[in-house]
Amino acid sequence: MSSTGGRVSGSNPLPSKCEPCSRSAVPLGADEVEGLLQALDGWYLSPQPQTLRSAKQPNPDGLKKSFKFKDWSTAQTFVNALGQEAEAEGHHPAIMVEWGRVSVWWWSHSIKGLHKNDFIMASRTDMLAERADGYKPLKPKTP
Ligand SMILES: C[C@H](O)[C@H](O)[C@H]1CNC2=NC(N)=NC(=O)C2=N1
Repeated sequence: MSSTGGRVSGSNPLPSKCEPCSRSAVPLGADEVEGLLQALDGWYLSPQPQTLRSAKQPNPDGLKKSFKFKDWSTAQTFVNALGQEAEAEGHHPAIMVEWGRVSVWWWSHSIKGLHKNDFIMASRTDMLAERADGYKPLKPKTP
């Protein structure tokens, strides 16, 4: 991708590409997670969907965001684009598709927690959505 990753604005702490993540990497701590969440728009920590939870493994919260689309077909096209980007990086989200809505969770299975790569991919997910046909961004809240 030619973009720089993260928000389009000036002080973006997120690089555009994932870093190598070994199984021995340590999940980000709560303070680091809070800091990186500030760099993202509309993403929040959320439990994994029930169907993905394992009785044998810890189930860390993921980074979650839902994206609205004008219909099923545009939602599906966005999911395909996201899937290709994920496969190219070797880092894969959980995705739920509904009519007009796609929900995305990022976390790092290998370290059973959150890694900087999850934040990088969350930011790239936003960029893909912004260019996707039929995407309906939420209107900014007015105070
Ligand atoms: C072997 C392969 O690269 C790993 O299993 C990758 C695949 N995709 C992945 N995706 C995510 N989100 N977390 C991982 O730990 C992960 N591991």
